[in-house]
Parts: sequence; C-alpha cells; structure tokens
Amino acid sequence: MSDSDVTIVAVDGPAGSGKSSVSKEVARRLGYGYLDTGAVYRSLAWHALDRSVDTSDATAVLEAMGDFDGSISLDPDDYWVRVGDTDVTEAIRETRVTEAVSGVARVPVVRHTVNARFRALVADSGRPGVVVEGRDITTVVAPDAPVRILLTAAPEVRAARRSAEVTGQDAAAVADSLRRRDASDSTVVDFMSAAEGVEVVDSTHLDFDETVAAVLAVAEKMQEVRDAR
Ligand SMILES: Nc1ncnc2c1ncn2[C@@H]1O[C@H](COP(=O)(O)OP(=O)(O)OP(=O)(O)O)[C@@H](O)[C@H]1O
Ligand SMILES: Nc1ccn([C@@H]2O[C@H](COP(=O)(O)O)[C@@H](O)[C@H]2O)c(=O)n1
Repeated sequence: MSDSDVTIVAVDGPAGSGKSSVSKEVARRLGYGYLDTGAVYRSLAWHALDRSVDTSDATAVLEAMGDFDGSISLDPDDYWVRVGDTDVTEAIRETRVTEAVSGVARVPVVRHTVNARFRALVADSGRPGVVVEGRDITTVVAPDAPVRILLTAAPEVRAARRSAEVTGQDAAAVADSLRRRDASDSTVVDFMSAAEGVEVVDSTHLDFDETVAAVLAVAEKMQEVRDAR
C-alpha cells in the first residue's frame, strides 16, 4: 500500500468503538474515501450463510469464497455493500451475520485475499486519501500509513452506545455479544493495544463530534510529522 499515491488514514479498534461512524465523518471532512473493511468480512459471512455454509468450517468457508462476488462503495455519502446484484448493506448488520463473521475472518487465506482487495480498492479509489477502518489496518494492511490510530472506548460505554441503536436487545446481551466477538477476533489480530507508532484516541468521555475532532487533530499532527521527515 505504501507504493500508492493515495494517503491512508488507518483506524483500528474493538467492536462498537465508533470506527465506522467516526471514520465516515472524518473521510467527509477530509474529502477522502471511506473503506469499511469489516463490511467486506461481513458480506463474505452473509454469502457463506446464504450458501448454508458452516462458518466455523474453514474449508467450507474457502469453498464459498470461490464464487464470492462482493463490492463496496468508498463514497462516505453513498455507502453501500453488495454481493452480486443484491444490496446487503443492511443485511450484513443482522445478528446472525455478526455472530458468524469471526469464523470467516479467522481463515488465513481469507484474510490474505481480502487484504489484497483492500489495497487495490484504495489504490484505485480516485481519491487523494482513504480512511480505512478495521482491526489490522494499522499493523497488517497499511503499516506504513502516515496516520495510524487506535480508536477505543471503555467496554461498558461501547455496549451502551450499541444498545441505544439496537432496538429489542437488552444491554447485557449487547455487552456480551461485543465481549465475545472481541475475544474471538483478538485471537487473530491484536487491536486492543496500540502497535508502535499508533496513536490512541479514547472516546470514553468524548461525544461523537469531539471524537471526530480528536481523530482529525491526530491525523493532522501525524501527517505533519511525516511531512517534516
Ligand atoms: N464518541 C461517541 N459518542 C457517542 N456515540 C458514539 C461515539 N462514537 C460512536 N458512537 C456511536 O456508537 C455506536 C457504535 O459506533 P460504530 O458502529 O461506528 O462502531 P464500530 O466500531 O464501527 O462497530 P463495529 O465494530 O461493531 O462495526 C454508533 O451508534 C455510533 O453513532
Ligand atoms: N480489518 C478487519 C475488519 C474486520 N474484521 C472482522 O470482521 C468483523 C466485522 O467487523 P466490524 O468492524 O463490522 O465489526 C469483526 O468482528 C472481525 O471478525 C477483521 O477480522 N479484520
């Protein structure tokens, strides 16, 4: 990714830390594209479930990947995710997909394949920069990005924010779901602590606008440091 002229703002963090909503707004403010890498893993999980594949079976997941025809918009103002001709933007947020996605994401060949896709999407974005968010963007997908941020918030705050948007699910169930997904995902990549050179933005005591401002300030500072070298 470092060969591309496109500036990358890499944002990682645990489930519900605000990566998608904050990164999308940061992309708008910077005039950048926005790449939601979790949505790509989710669309692959949706596709596997659509094929009635057992997503804990790595061989079956790989087979399902063979005819996966996914696409994603990098426009923060016109965001969509598709599998073939089917718009799955909403469907990939369903609980059944959320529960299955970690199984898909733990398959090494899957990760390798989608990472190559992420790099191509950024390089071909036609934008001066792209905010790329996920779990391993600062460490694996774009370790040389000029801006690398770990976006965190206390577990109970993340659970409260997520349960406020999920109607019909109690707060304890939401907290448990976030905890289980983080535990499972953490066995594959470390996104709970910042790698060397990665700046932490902790939004526990920040509202949404303050968090966007904090990320923009860190991005500006890191970009200046890089430019001064
Ligand atoms: N600083 C903040 N203050 C208040 N609410 C916030 C803040 N940051 C994010 N939110 C809200 O928290 C919820 C979770 O955010 P978001 O979906 O962006 O997280 P995420 O890290 O992308 O989650 P996931 O990993 O599950 O996809 C959303 O409702 C979002 O609007
Ligand atoms: N870089 C990434 C991004 C995501 N994942 C996996 O996808 C799941 C969904 O991601 P969200 O950001 O939409 O919550 C996530 O739980 C991981 O299993 C990943 O492995 N690497």
